[in-house]
Amino acid sequence: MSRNHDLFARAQKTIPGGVNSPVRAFCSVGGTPCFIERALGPHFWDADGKRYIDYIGSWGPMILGHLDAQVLAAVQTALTRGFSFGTPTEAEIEMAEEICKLVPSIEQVRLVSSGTEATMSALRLARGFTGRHRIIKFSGCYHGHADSLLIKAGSGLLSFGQPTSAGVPEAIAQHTTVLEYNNLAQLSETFASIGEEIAAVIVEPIAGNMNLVRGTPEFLRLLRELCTQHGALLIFDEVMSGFRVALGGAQALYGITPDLSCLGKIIGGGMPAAAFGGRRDIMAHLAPLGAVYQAGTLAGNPLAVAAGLATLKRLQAPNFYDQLEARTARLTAGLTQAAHEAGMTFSTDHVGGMFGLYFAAHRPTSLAEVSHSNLDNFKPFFHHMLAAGVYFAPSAYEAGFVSITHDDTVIDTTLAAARMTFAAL
Ligand SMILES: Cc1ncc(COP(=O)(O)O)c(CN[C@@H](CN)CCC(=O)O)c1O
Repeated sequence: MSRNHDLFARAQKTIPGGVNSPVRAFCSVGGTPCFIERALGPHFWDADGKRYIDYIGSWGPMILGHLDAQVLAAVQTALTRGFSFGTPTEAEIEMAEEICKLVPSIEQVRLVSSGTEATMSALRLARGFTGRHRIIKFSGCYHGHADSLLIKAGSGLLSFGQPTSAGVPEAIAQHTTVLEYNNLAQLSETFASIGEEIAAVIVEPIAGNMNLVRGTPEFLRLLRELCTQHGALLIFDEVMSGFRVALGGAQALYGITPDLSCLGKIIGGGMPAAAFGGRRDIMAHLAPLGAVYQAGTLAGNPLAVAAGLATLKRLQAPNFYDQLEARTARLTAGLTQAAHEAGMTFSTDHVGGMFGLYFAAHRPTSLAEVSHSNLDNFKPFFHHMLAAGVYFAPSAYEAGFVSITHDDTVIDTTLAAARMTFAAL
């Protein structure tokens, strides 16, 4: 029996489902999850010593590939000074200055330890700033697991077919309105009827938790206009798209300025760090300045900040995103060609270093369209590729991620495996 299998059996004795985050359990694709022991560049190795080309990259953070030398050195240096102080540090100022420089809509920023904390805090801030309770989110978007947001959410909830979590009191859920992503008419109607009640709209401008689904420019522009018109705040959840699709995130690509933005994943370089920030007049309502409380023992942790800062510096290298996009384009074009040569109905999309794979003729524009794709093909596709040493996200409702270390050889190895897989499906 494999060590993965033994470890999974052992893990389930003391950890619910054997995992510390549900999507890792392979529930929607079946089989035994891989217990990864080490990683380097575009690869990681499981407990049985099998090497995989990694296309989840820790669900986004590992844009430089695993164990980037400069990020490692930065963390090692920080480590010699201590793990955590619970006091302000100069490095946190440098991190805040870098984020404000790279994302101009962020005039002030607060560091936290996870994307969930970032979005939860941004919502509380929006409610405190506006004095309103209602929030708007979109079906298929996932913003972490704060109660107000676990309603018709994406990512793991979709993988389990439970888009709304148990345990969320109706008293809280009643303040969340869920609309269809990219549905302009529904959005206009909703604002026309309850616009003055809305504290904030939170949206993934490029969604990555129902597979990759782009917000249309018209949708995001209408969101901006309606929020401004009705005094609601526009929150861009760029935990995944931030620094992933472009140096300035999706807001730079679309030229749309949100009132608040949430960041995570890449800004921690693989360590626990996330952030929320935006207009100075809004951030002034945060404790200790204002009445909206938010806090965190390890917020701005020196090791996480060292990893994040070193990562952000590397992303500013000339042509970084051109190179990253070229790698992702080579992958998605090659997968599409391999699928079509095998007579499969298949399409892809990519933005910067994130991509979507769909067993459908065309790219989806909503959760409903993703759900109507041929999800039955995904499971055998996933397992054939896994057996061939290619690790895609274990769910048809997740985006994939390419790092700068996924060079032509790595991509072409992936495509060779894909040709055999599509022929076998
Ligand atoms: C747009 C967006 N916003 C917020 C979050 C929550 O971030 P975390 O609390 O997991 O750090 C996420 C987390 N993404 C998932 C991947 N689909 C994390 C993986 C997991 O849940 O294990 C996100 O994608």
